[in-house]
Amino acid sequence: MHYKFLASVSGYHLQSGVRSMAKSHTFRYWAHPLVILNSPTVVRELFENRGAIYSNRPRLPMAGELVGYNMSVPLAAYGPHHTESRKLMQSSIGGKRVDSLNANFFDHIRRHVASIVLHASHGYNVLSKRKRSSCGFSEPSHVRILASKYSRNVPSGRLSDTQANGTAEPSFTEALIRQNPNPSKEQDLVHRWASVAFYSGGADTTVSAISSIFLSMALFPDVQAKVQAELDKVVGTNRLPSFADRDHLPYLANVLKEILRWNPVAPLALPHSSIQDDIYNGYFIPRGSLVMANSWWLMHNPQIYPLPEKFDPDRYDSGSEGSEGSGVGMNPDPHMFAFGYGRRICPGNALADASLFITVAAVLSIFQISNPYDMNGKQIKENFSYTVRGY
Ligand code: HEM
Repeated sequence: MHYKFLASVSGYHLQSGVRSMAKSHTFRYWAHPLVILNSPTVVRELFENRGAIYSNRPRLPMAGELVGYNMSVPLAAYGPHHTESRKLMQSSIGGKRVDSLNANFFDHIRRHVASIVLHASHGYNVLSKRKRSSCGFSEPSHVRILASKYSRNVPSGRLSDTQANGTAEPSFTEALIRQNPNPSKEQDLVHRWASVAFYSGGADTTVSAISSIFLSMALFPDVQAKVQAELDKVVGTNRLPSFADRDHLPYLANVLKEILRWNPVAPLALPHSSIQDDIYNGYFIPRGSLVMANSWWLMHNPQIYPLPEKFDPDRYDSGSEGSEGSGVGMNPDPHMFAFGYGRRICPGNALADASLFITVAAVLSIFQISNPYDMNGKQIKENFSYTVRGY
């Protein structure tokens, strides 16, 4: 029996799926063949329908073995440790919503995100415990070191003390200790790494998306004005928006979708790897291949999102006639691509969505974000700026 072999990366054509990668020479002898998926149908068939084969992660010696994150949820090999850690995370944050908005969030996007993530994972309140001026805590490196030290040493350490005192705030880790105060060695490992996953998975990704919000609002003042008009109508001007307003802000929902699509946080998601030889559509995909979904292309393919470079939140209101061969309708909700795929799909997507919603709703209720460049491209201010809106 003859199978087609996949060609080197240089041989593939961005616009179609695996099939178009069959070109000159094979990489049968490569240690880790690289397969890039450019079609929603192929992504679904491999990562969802054949999820038992394509849900492993490749070995990443720097992040995994040297930095020590090989047991963390994003990097863990597909197997019981990974599955148990995800189950724990999902049961805790599947429908979780960020329920408070810290009024100081604009001090620093990183500090804001760290405060959301560390509060949800460990009940740690970043903003109330340190003053920026006194210890420079808002510096990303400080947040990062704290997060890594804190989340790896808890559950067993400090949180148990605060629990014993009755002062621990409710959090993912606090619930784990309460429900299972004497875990086995294996359970303890799962608990620790699931706790770490909040920060390792949630920090930079959410920071990146919030930075894109600032960028897009500064670049597209018409969109900003439309969101603000909707907020003023629904929320009024005497209070901050809350999650109760969310369903009444459809234009803002579209803006958030467009941010995820237009400037994707993870253009190639994270690499999946296969645990056995497979044949797909006549192509032989050897065990151990790195299989990556080209999420950037899936969200910039003009057959799926017409005029893909245009920041156009209204596109999600326009009908959804299936485009030929793409396997999805026109302008589908980009959540289906932005948060990854199949058994490795982002378990923090509900928390991320909630964080983005409350941040952008609050920022735009109070502030006007402006571009440092004028219409002629001349720099008129040092940086993006936000000024309090006049009503
Ligand atoms: C805008 C924000 C976010 C985006 C765009 C995002 C996107 C992604 C993507 C593309 C993946 C890879 C999925 C795959 O391999 O197919 C991923 C994995 C992951 N994300 Fe997120 N994420 C965000 C926020 C978060 C948050 C807030 C958390 C935690 C609370 C989180 C935790 C994780 C974890 C633990 C994984 C690894 C899952 C696994 O390997 O099984 N993410 N995310």
